Amino acid sequence: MTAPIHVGSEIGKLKTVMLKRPGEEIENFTPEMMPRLLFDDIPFLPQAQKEHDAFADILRDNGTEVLYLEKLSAEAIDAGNVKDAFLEEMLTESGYAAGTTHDALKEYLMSMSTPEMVDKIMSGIRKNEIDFVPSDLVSAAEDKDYPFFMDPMPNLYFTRDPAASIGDGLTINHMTFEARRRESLFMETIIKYHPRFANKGLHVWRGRDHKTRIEGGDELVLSDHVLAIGVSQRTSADAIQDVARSLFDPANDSGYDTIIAIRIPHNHAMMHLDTVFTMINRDQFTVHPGILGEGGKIDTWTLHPANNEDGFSIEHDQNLEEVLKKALNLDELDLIPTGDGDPIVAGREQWNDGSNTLAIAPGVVVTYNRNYVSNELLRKHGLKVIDTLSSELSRGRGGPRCMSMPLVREDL
Ligand SMILES: NC(=O)NCCC[C@H](N)C(=O)O
Repeated sequence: MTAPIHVGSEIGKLKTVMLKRPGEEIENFTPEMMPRLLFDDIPFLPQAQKEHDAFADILRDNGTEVLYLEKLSAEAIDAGNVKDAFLEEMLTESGYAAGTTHDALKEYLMSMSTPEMVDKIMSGIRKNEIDFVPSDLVSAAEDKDYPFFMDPMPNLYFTRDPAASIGDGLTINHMTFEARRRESLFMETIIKYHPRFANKGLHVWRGRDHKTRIEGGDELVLSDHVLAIGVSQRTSADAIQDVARSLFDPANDSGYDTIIAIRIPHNHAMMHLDTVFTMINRDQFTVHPGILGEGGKIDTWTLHPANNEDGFSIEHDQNLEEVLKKALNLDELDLIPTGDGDPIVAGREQWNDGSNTLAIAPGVVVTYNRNYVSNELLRKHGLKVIDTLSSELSRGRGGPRCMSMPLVREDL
């Protein structure tokens, strides 16, 4: 029987994937809250849901089983009988470890069915929906005019980031910004208690209790023994070293012996490696030209297991193409530039996730339809491109790879 998580590449036929259908959380906020919630606009929910359903249909039509984070979370909480414990942790991480507000929120949420409770936590809790006026100093002196007890989690539909499947296991991530930190508690709960995942021998290569930062958009599974991880706005080199120690530990038997750390610009438009670089076929990648310096240079560091104090050796390089060829044992490589090399188009289409492709089989990718220049170029390079609707979904600043967490891929 295949393990419930089995991902040995970025491109093997996608058998099972986890999505989150956008809910109220993607519009339950004001423009003032956008920077903190990591959105640059507020999507129109009914249209975003239509687009997301169309994306899920594409995956199903191509033979992928689609699971939903919100459903798995509620099922896991019930299966583990951990509604109380889950809620305590969620309230603590939302700033209410104890006290009268904690008690009021707990009573409100516990009165709901588990799916309703999960949905409500994801959507956010406004102050005016509970018959309770807090009397503590923080509420009176600091938070009086703030409309929420618990913030919405609009980034949940980017299921790629809070956790990442690698081999027969995953990392459950300590995320960079407060706005996303609580998200990975759902995945941790699913892995611990959902009958599909619990007690199935899955490896948690690195759990969410770590303090160094890593997000799934930076974690690319290039093969069954090679990873690429971005050193980015969201993932620190420290965390990459942690992952290396865990994966290279012979006792863990991960199969991974190579991690290529790639340093990319640290900004919101290019927050993760997968916003500028994705693998789409055995020897083909998309790359945003904006990350490459003069002569196509970019800093990479390749880590291998070693018998030294750190547990790994490090080799610095600046030629991504050569580094990839060596690690993947390839003679030739096709690095396809976002926007066909036109600086205006490349900038625009990268902003709209033109480099953020989801491979559903070798040479078959799902992309946003708005990135028509990059899509055409991919077709010219022999790829099968299935483009999906993107007017509203793209407003959250993530594309098809960001919106999907592969759980099972066929081996190549
Ligand atoms: N892997 C990805 O690049 N995910 C996109 C995440 C977008 C989200 N608004 C964020 O800033 O975290």
